[in-house]
Parts: sequence; C-alpha cells; structure tokens
Amino acid sequence: MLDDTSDGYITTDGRRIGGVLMEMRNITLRFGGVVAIKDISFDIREGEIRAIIGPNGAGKSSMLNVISGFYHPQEGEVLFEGKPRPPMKPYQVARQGIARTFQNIALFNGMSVLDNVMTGRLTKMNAGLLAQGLWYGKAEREETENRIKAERVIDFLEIQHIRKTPVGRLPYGLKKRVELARALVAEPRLLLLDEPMAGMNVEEKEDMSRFILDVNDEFGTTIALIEHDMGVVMDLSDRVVVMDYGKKIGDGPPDEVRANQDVIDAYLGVAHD
Ligand SMILES: Nc1ncnc2c1ncn2[C@@H]1O[C@H](COP(=O)(O)OP(=O)(O)OP(=O)(O)O)[C@@H](O)[C@H]1O
Repeated sequence: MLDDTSDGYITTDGRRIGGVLMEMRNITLRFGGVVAIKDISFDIREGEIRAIIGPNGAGKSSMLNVISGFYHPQEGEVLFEGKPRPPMKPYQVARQGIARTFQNIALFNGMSVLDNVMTGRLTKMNAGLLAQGLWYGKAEREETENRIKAERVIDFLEIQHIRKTPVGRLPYGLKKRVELARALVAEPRLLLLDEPMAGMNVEEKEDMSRFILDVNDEFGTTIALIEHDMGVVMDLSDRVVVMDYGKKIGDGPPDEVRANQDVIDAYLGVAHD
C-alpha cells in the first residue's frame, strides 16, 4: 500500500520502501536560451524503483545528469539524505554511492567482461599506487575482495560464460548487462539507469526488466531510470515522474500516471497551451 508517511511503506509484492533518499526541489536547468528543466520537484525513496519518462526532448537526460551531479541547476536544490548537496565532481558523487549506466554504452571494447566489471570498483579502492608499492598486503587484499565482488555480480547477472570475452565482440543486449554489472559492483545506494532498454529487442527487454527487478530485490538497491518508452517501465516501477517540454506533468504510481490525461496527451502529441 502506498501512503505518504516519511517512514516509507510496504509494496503489494512485500518489498519495503524507506524514507526519502534524494529530493529534487524546484530544479530549473537552462542551456543558454533553452530551458531543459522548468521548476521540477520530486523525491526518490530508499529501496524503490523510480522511473522518469517522457517523449523526446522532454528533459529526462538533463534530469538524470542533475541527479548524477554532472549538471548543476541554475535554480533549486538537490538534497541527499536530507542535506543539500553542493555542486560536486562526478567522482565525489560516485563516492556518495551513486552509480550510473549510459545511453550509449561506455565500456572498454578491447577489455574482457571481467576487467570491465572490475573498473566499477575503482571508486572503492583505498590503496593508491604508492600504497600498492609500499604496502603490498593491503593492495593485495583489496584486489582479492574486488575480484570476489565482481565475480558475485557476474554470476548474479548470468554472464559467467562470457567473463573472458572482449566486450567489443558481444551483442548489444549483453553489453548493456555488462554495463549494469559494472555499475552494480560499486555497491551503489542509488543506481541510475539511462534508457536501459533502448535499442533492445523484446526478449532483451524482458531480460533486462527481470535483472533490474532482481537487483532491487536482492541488493535492496534504490534505482532511478529514465526511459522513452512508457510501456516497458510501467511494470517495473513503484512510482513514475512524467516530463514533457521540461515540465513535470505527472508523478505517482504507474496506474495513476497511465490514467493521467496530460500524460496521455503528451504521448499522443496533443498540443497544450
Ligand atoms: N548540452 C546541451 N546543450 C544545449 N541544449 C541541450 C543540451 N542538453 C539538452 N539540451 C536541450 O534540452 C532539452 C531537453 O533535452 P534532454 O536530452 O534532456 O531530453 P530527453 O528527454 O532526454 O530527450 P531524448 O529522449 O530525446 O533523449 C532539449 O531541448 C535539448 O535540445
């Protein structure tokens, strides 16, 4: 049942959604004369799958980039665990426990699946180069731990059979899964997925949906994803924000959003004043 208490709620499938992890307050983002986001507010609760959807050019990528700390809005505030988040460099955001995947896959094609996944541990590494030279034991322990974590995620996402394969040789759907593995191995509190189903066939979309649900269920990871296609996220998400021309036109559980006339019009391309 969904209620609005700050302590959270239990979903109909028995998952526990906690309090607010991240809050976007009156965010406005401009690129010169283009207003990509206009005064949008919403929150992301601990443990939930939160989707941001909207037609082309609605401002979804811009919003994801604000959440990930890559863009700094001209107006508004981003709060993480109730505290205003100052402008940060991407690596500082990553250290806060936010990981992401990209719309255009950003993997190292010449490297194996395992090595690509291991790069996801970089933000977790404490033993720097000097420490690796001077204090070999610690660096070795860290390397072993990183490898165990990488192997666990590889097993979980069912890509063991390709762990030694160079990523460049993989079909698109599997590349997307490797990207998910790399983000997940950083053990994020908040996982951001940029159009995880884009360019996939029906079977690949079904696989990806299942893995997103499993990740959320198994690791309790909070997930925010953006998606162009309304259909694919409706079954996955606990709550959905709908954007159109930089504005928020809907926000709520999938059934509520699906019945929202502004949302229907936006997807059908009906003009508004
Ligand atoms: N770096 C940028 N410089 C200038 N304008 C930009 C930039 N990024 C986005 N925009 C503009 O901001 C608006 C929102 O774009 P954005 O990419 O966030 O939308 P989107 O919903 O992700 O679209 P799509 O589904 O096509 O990826 C668009 O008008 C776009 O042209």
